[in-house]
Amino acid sequence: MPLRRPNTNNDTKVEAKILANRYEVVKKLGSGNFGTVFVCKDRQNTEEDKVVKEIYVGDLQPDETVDANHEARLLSRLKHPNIVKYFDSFVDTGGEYFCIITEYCEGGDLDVKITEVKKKKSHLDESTVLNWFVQLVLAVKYLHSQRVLHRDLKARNIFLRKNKVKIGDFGISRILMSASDYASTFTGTPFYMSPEVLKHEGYNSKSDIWSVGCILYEMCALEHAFDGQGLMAIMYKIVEGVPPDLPKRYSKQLNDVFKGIIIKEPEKRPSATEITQIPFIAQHMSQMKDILSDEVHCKSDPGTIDARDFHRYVSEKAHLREMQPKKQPQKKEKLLTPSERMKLNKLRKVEEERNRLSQHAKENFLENQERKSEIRNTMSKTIAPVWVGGEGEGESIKKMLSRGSAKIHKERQATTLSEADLIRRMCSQDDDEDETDDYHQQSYTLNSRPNYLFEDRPITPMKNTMVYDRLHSTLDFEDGIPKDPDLAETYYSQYDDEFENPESPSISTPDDDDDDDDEDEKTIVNKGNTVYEKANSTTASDNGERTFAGDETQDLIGCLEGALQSNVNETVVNDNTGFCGPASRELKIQNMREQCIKKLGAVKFEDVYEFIKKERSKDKLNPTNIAKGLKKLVKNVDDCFLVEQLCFYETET
Ligand SMILES: Nc1ncnc2c1ncn2[C@@H]1O[C@H](COP(=O)(O)OP(=O)(O)OP(=O)(O)O)[C@@H](O)[C@H]1O
Repeated sequence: MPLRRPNTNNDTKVEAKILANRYEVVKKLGSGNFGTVFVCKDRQNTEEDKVVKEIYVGDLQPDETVDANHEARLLSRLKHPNIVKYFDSFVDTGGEYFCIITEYCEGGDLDVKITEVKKKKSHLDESTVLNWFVQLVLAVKYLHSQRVLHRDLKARNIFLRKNKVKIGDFGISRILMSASDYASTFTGTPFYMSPEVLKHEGYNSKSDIWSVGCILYEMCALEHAFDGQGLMAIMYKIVEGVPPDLPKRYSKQLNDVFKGIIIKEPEKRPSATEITQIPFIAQHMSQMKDILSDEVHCKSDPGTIDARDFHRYVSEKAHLREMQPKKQPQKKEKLLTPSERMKLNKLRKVEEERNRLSQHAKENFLENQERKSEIRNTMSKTIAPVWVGGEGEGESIKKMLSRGSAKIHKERQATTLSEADLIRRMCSQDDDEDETDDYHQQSYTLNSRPNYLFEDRPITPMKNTMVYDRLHSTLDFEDGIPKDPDLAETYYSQYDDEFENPESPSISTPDDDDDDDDEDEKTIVNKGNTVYEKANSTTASDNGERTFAGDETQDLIGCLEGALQSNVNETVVNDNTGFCGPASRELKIQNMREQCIKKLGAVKFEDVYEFIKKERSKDKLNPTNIAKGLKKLVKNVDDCFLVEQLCFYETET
């Protein structure tokens, strides 16, 4: 089913044309393996430009685009501030192109951004890396909670829009080819492919997480985590090599996060939810949330207009651990006008308040850590031998913890203000009630943490710690309502049911969108792409995910809040289809051979296969020799990728 390769000339000018009587094509953005992308104006909504991706389908039968259409409809229901919005898809009137209309990300893709930074011999600072990384993880967490696998996460598929990061390109193009055609026409490099994928052990949500780790490394080092001369060398590094460290300019904590993700065994790799629970990441998320809330607050309250510059400064420069006050270009204070002096005083007050809260949060965090490590010490002395058996002192501690956890979970459903008491109770290990059943219903996630990253995780989420702290340090009320705006918001949230605020983003599941499409929710699409068994039973509150469709900053705050509060881990999503499936080894080898022959022709395949086999049998693998040798045999060395994979698979499994 050959697809015509798009024209790759770089001219951005385009012939004026209107698609679907609605989308006016204005500028070409570029071409990829499967199609060409243009900016377009939407005649029905002229406010924001959109993007159209045209994929040539001229050689396909009309019914062969049905799956793509179906997939497009399912993907259009994914709504998350960190996922490129999907608006529309159709086959153009000439029947030549399948067109997908999405949001336009004016910041371009992450690959281009990284290349620019590298060219300038600059780097991305840690706070930027963390901001983008958190957004990426939130998007992946959401996808996995919706039982969607991306399968092609790479810097080129991550876009920047209004300083937010968005995952795009869900590979509809790939559906238009069968999974096997995709495998044989794969021309990319395996930079982001996980060891299990290279070993053909199947793709699951943890494979997406591996790619997220590779992207984190790339944002820091401005190069691929696993690189080398030739595909074979890269594959070896991925499967057998020791992952590199992040450059020294980044903190040890960030390096630990990277190392904790880039674990070869998928079952030991954390899920997206678990990444958001790493204390270092949770702390950053909590600060991101506060900064974004400040931004929103400043925008919506004209009374705070004087402090706006300060807030903007903080949001741009805020580092994870320290928020620095703005260094004003100083006029001597006595030369200031009265209004300038007033502004300065206001800024100072805001800054003092910030420092005070930040100090409190830190102290509370440390205190919490101490308590936590005390409990852990007791646990490590007593639980280990009996944790599984379920008897003795270990069991009682286990129950005690689970009761605390279950209580938090239950009572969290009550008012947010009473969380302070919950946290206190949790910490004081109140253990007079017997709630064994709760223990069984509520798995205690700490027990299943895969690695050292979680050693320091506080029992209570950061947000709660801070709320507790603030409640007890800034109890300043007016008419019974806390003066602190954030606390006031928490106070009001108790009455959400009574005073439904039409402005606030509604919590909905994708299913809410249109009821008459219920069937789609149950559909299993297994064309080697992304969507599997839509989780129609998983509601927003079940998995702590919200699906918003409003202001993006508000939405992001909602997602951060949801992730900070949620302790529900998503189950691993498996993709047992396509060429990564769990078929027998022999069948896989046979399939791969057939695909290689399809790609290279029988004679050339034999030459390439024999050459690679010979090189691999040598004592020391020399990737340069392999690359040179292959160049003599084929025009495009990348065409040999699958043969290299085949040889690798035959000997390594
Ligand atoms: N929504 C978007 N907003 C802004 N630019 C986009 C958007 N979608 C794609 N682009 C840009 O259009 C160009 C072509 O994208 P396309 O997805 O077709 O190819 P690619 O990602 O380079 O390769 P691949 O075929 O592997 O997906 C790229 O430069 C990409 O950054």
